[in-house]
Amino acid sequence: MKWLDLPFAKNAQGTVQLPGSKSISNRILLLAALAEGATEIHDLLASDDTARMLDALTRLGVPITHTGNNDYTITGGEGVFPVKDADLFLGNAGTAFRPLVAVLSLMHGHYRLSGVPRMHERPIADLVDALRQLGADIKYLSNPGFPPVEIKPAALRDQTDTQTVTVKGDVSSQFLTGLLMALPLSEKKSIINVSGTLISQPYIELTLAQMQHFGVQVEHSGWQQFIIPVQQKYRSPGHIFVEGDASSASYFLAAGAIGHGPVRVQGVGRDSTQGDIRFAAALELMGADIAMGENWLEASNKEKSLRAIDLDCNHIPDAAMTLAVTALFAEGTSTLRNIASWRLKETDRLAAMSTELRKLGAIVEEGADYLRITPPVHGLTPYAAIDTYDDHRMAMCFALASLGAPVRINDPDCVAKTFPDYFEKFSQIIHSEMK
Ligand SMILES: O=C(O)C1=C[C@@H](OP(=O)(O)O)[C@@H](O)[C@H](O)C1
Ligand SMILES: C=C(OP(=O)(O)O)C(=O)O
Repeated sequence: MKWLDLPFAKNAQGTVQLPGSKSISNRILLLAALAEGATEIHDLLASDDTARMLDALTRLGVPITHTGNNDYTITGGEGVFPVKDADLFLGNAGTAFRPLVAVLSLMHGHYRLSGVPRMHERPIADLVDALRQLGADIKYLSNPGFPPVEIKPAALRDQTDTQTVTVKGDVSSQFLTGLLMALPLSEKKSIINVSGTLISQPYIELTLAQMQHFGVQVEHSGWQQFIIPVQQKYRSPGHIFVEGDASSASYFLAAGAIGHGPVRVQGVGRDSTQGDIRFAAALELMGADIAMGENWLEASNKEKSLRAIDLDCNHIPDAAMTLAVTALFAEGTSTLRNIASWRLKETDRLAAMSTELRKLGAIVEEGADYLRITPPVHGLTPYAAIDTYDDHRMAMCFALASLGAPVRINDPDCVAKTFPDYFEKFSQIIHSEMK
């Protein structure tokens, strides 16, 4: 196994250009492929998750031209993919797997979708149940409720001129995202009812914002019902730029807060539609100084230490992992609540986080849907070897421990899922002498 030893770092300071947002990149790729007209996409994230989406769309016959570094032109098929029979491998990319299942169920084709073993443990039943209400023909190829799946051409139920579907919202918001992106393809009026409390709500706002860029409006008041008015089609906006990734920003902002800073991230700013920019507000609650501009965020901290927090993190499930490691540098016990969905992601993140934080000397209480973290009294345990469970965020957030003690990160290459050059960028802002 490979590992990376990070030496003890006294402070963090500098500026980082962020990679493109994973959530925006994969939404835009799919919408551009379904739209009328060609879309020039700039600053797309280059990572495993987007490579899986690009590969799937290519196999589906979508014309994609790589025009420059992170720039692509996609010629949309006006709601149709040319290839009607395909095997698609989607790695561990939830933002590719879930929306593609929804879209392909309405494509009158024959498709088989699979992923890495962990993807086959991540649930998809709520989405399949919703699509079956519309008449979709989807079969589980291994364990019921989980990928891999096979989609066959189906005579979709003709529910007059309005189709109504109910989807559960309390396991993953990506099921609702998939339905929202797929249903305009029918050109009927669609009503989506959400049962259970919708989690990870800002990702739905992000979906609606991207759909709007492609000309489709969704009506909703509150988060329990969404109405897609009749006869809307995706139309290319011409050019589109991908913002920097707000979840990736969290590691650098936390470094600025722990290691005094200032650390600035460029590529995402105060008006972003990405929910994870609210990580900055959480850092502020911990005592960090936050500054923001149109296209940048900055964190610094003149105080010696941070304050503990008690926060409902349902709106920032990914960046909340960064808070868990930041809590090691706070005075007192921090509680991160309402994060049950952590158990269903790249690994069981509640279990993994508890185990690895304990290696650094923290006292951790792992609840069904919360984590309570008390940092060690006399500093972090040096030379801990942190396991990363093939979870990019485990590797990225535990790099912050090097601001308290030397630390080893096992299997650091797992960051390729969303941020392949993370450790190069991290080393640029970390300094062993006070600056
Ligand atoms: O729609 C999206 O882009 C995402 C939604 C979230 O998942 P859940 O809705 O499963 O919490 C998030 O954790 C994931 O990284 C990206
Ligand atoms: C949960 C995540 O990924 P996915 O899009 O595969 O759900 C994540 O990036 O933290």
